[in-house]
Amino acid sequence: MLLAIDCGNTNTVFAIWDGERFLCTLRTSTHHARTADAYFTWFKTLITHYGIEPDITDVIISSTVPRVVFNLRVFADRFFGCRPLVVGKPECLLPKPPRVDEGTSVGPDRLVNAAGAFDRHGGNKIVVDFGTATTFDVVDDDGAYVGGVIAPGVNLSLEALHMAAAALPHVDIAKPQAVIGTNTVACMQSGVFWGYVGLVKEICARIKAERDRPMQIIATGGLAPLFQQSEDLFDVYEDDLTMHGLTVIHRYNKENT
Ligand SMILES: Nc1ncnc2c1ncn2[C@@H]1O[C@H](COP(=O)(O)OP(=O)(O)O)[C@@H](O)[C@H]1O
Ligand SMILES: CC(C)(COP(=O)(O)O)[C@@H](O)C(=O)NCCC(=O)O
Ligand SMILES: [K+]
Repeated sequence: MLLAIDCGNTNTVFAIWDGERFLCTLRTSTHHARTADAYFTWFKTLITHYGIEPDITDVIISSTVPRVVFNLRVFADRFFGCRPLVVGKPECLLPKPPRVDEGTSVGPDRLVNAAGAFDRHGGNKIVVDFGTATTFDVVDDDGAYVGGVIAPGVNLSLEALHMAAAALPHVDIAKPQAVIGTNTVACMQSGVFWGYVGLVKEICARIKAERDRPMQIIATGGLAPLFQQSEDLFDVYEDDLTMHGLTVIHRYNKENT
């Protein structure tokens, strides 16, 4: 069985794949100082709680935080006796290499999203991933990642207002009732929510114009449903797209090494 680990700048998600379906998905906050033993204690407690006794033979990791990979490698080695595949490292093959500027390193989560989207839906896709940052990943007709857009994340934008302006409180994102806010919180939510609706529409329209072809838009990440329910921004929403991409890359490596 495969343990797929998607480590973002805010949260790290573990999912166990039995070859046909995910048996469970576990989420913890990302901390580079968390040790292999701490990961295992947490992992073991939760799988016991869910009554799962997985036989983990393989581990694949995508991490946007390079420092956490060391402890995750030790975790895989010590508790499952395996050397993990780490997306972005030379020994981890990709179904299609990215076509980007020489010497640039693409976020592994974006390569994984491209692989997952192409496997499920084919080429000419835009993946919008609502994480710490909001990324737009452009997938060519052959499945290659060909670039995209990085915008500040929804919560990061709200947090930036709070951090920089003395009178602005910490606010959680929500869809405001109206565009014109009549209190500070409503004004902030409106700026970020409707600003984001505009950002997503404009960036997707410009990507399509630049590519000069129709492209499906696939959304993923925790905050995607908030936007999906109110505006017709995306064609598809899939919360497990990154995890699916990890299984695709793992399978590709099994078949080609
Ligand atoms: N279901 C959700 N509802 C509200 N906020 C969420 C949800 N899921 C994630 N978030 C928030 O969205 C931001 C990005 O989280 P996440 O998608 O886990 O990012 P990353 O992949 O970069 O670690 C964080 O601020 C997190 O607290
Ligand atoms: C853009 C990101 C910070 C998004 O990370 P996340 O929000 O998922 O934590 C990450 O993909 C990254 O560090 N990228 C490297 C630069 C690039 O993709 O071009
Ligand atoms: K992201």
